[in-house]
Amino acid sequence: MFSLPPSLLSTIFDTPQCSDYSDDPPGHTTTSKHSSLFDIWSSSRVIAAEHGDLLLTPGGQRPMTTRNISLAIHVSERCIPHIFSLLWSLHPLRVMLMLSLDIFRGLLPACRGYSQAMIINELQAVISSGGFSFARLCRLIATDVLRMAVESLIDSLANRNADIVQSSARFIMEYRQMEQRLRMDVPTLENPHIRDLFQESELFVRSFSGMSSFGLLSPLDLFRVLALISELASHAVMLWSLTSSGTHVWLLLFSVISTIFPLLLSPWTRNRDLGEDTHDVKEAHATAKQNRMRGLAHSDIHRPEIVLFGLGPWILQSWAKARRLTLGLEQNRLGEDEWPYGSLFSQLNLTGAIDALQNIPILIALQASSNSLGSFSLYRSSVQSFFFTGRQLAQTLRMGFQGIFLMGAFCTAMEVQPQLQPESPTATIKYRNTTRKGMKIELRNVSYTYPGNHTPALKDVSLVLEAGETLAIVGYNGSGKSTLAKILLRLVDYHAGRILINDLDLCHHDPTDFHTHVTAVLQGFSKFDSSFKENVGVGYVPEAGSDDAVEKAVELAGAEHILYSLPNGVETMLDSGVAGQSSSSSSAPSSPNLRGEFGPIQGCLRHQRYGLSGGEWQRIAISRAFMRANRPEVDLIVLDEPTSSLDPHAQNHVFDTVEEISRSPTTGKRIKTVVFITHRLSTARRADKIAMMEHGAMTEFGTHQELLAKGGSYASLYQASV
Ligand SMILES: Nc1ncnc2c1ncn2[C@@H]1O[C@H](COP(=O)(O)OP(=O)(O)OP(=O)(O)O)[C@@H](O)[C@H]1O
Repeated sequence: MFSLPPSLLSTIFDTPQCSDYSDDPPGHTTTSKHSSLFDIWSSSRVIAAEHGDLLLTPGGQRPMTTRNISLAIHVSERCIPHIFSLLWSLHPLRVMLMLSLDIFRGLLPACRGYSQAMIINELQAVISSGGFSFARLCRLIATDVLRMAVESLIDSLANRNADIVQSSARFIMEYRQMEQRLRMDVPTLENPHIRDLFQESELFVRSFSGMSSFGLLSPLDLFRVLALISELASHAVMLWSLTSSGTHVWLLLFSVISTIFPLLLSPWTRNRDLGEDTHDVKEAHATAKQNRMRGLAHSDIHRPEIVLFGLGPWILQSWAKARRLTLGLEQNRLGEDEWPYGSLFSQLNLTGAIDALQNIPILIALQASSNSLGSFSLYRSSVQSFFFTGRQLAQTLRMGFQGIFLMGAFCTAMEVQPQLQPESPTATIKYRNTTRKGMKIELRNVSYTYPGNHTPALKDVSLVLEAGETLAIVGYNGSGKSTLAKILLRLVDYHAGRILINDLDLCHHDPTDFHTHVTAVLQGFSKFDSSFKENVGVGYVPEAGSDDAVEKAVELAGAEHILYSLPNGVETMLDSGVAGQSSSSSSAPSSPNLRGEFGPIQGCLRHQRYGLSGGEWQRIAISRAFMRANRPEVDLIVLDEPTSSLDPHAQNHVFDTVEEISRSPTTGKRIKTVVFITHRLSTARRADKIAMMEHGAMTEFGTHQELLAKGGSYASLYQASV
């Protein structure tokens, strides 16, 4: 089997789950690496090029090469039973009915041709004999009308049934996709291959929305293949019965040759100088560029720079060039030295001309024989329908070929395990804390390098933080402070070393379980385009709907004045200032940071949205963390520069509250461990221990006094800051 290039393999395979874990790809556990669905799907995206292999962008068309056909067969073998058992489990009877009706409907065009031939025969008899049997003609017409009525009844029944099956299938596919996506953790989704996998899987799910006209074919559309096969078979039977006497076999042969003649010419109409591989590589490049440019054009995050540097025309031109190439609109320019007759042939409607030619022998045969006009008409329409259906079948199969890889992506995506999840339930330990004094944290030579980076963000970090202690992490920009916080929060993995939480290995904890025992304010906290209540309440979902709980958290963060200034209190809709963040806001531009401006349309209502300052948003993020900070099960509070945008009064208030929350209201003893990152060293001295970070390494560790006495980096940073 075709294998992935080493660089790609290393990106996928060289990220172990925990320091002592296997080297399976992140988030992807398989028993046999080389035959996994992930490998097959990945191989299908690789296009060999002169200067190294290229990867197709998600949704890119796989060329129909023998290698890809063989990969498609492998994918089908594994996925089709899985997908069909899923669909079958939804509505077994309806799926069965859909299948039967599709096959049955395939037989109808032949019946239609037969019925119409009977009417033509009757008319011919009337014209040639002069005797007019009105009753017989009426009977034939009534039969035809009845046939049409039955056909439309079956059509509407089949469409209704298909709609129900399609909607249920769409729901279950979207549900599975979203469920799996929500299971994924940060390191898994940081892997670009996993992101591409989910994007292709998403395309597969969208194919259930009846997107076949956009080139997305769902397994349900593949039922159409059966309908087309049954239609093809019925036309073949009709033709066989019409030509079985042997008298018209030469006519049939003539029709067959004349119909496939244009197809035989088609290789000449192609660009002969442009090799298939070169074309694929160019198309892959163009598709990637077109997607990149479209992304830029739709991006709200990059909008300021796009405007500032006047990138609009450049984006549009680059997109248009790539798009024209992928749509084949550049073909004429590319094919300047193309074989001239190809374009000549493509100018002629050969099929139409040869169709017309077919009438000549039919007329000759009709004159020379005693056959009826009806049977010739039936024969003629059957030949045309046979090839028309054949072409449709070929087209559907070609679309289905691309669909198979999207289906492969869906099945593979469903198998992805979040990277931080312990490998098996037996290897998972539940979070335990018998002391009720907070979380004890021990790091032993922890190192971590971000995917794609060469320099480690953390190098051999070792420290012990006793339960209930407060740690301040300080240091220069880019020294690894936030990375250390994210590792402690089990948001990113570590490659080497060990972390013990209450003396148990962190990598054996289920992250979901672990996260119920921590709360945090992250450096890049989220601003949601939703109500004030929702923005704060998500900090503790069970109480997210409680105004009291939200107001209490806001009070702890000292953010009451923000709440009081809002016209609709906790129900006021906030504007994150990032247009296009939510689905609703993508429909219309929002008005960032303008109090009282009308924001985007939501549903059919216009909500008045309020923008907030950076410091006000930071207070909301702190309130969110305080929603659960007081909960007895929460043992660790992590604050990554929580007060960077706050004035000194607000900053002191926040740290006083954290101190209050971390102590028992009855005994006053510490019951929660606190880790905070700060650039303001005046606040760092509040901590029991201080960790000084430099270039990913922890160079100093101790109390404020100890580090000052040492006279090292911390001391000089402290002197500089005060
Ligand atoms: N998502 C990421 N992908 C790749 N590299 C990253 C990522 N996040 C951080 N890094 C790199 O890791 C190193 C440490 O970053 P980190 O954010 O931990 O620094 P920091 O000490 O918190 O900096 P600051 O004080 O500016 O917030 C930096 O060199 C940075 O470039």
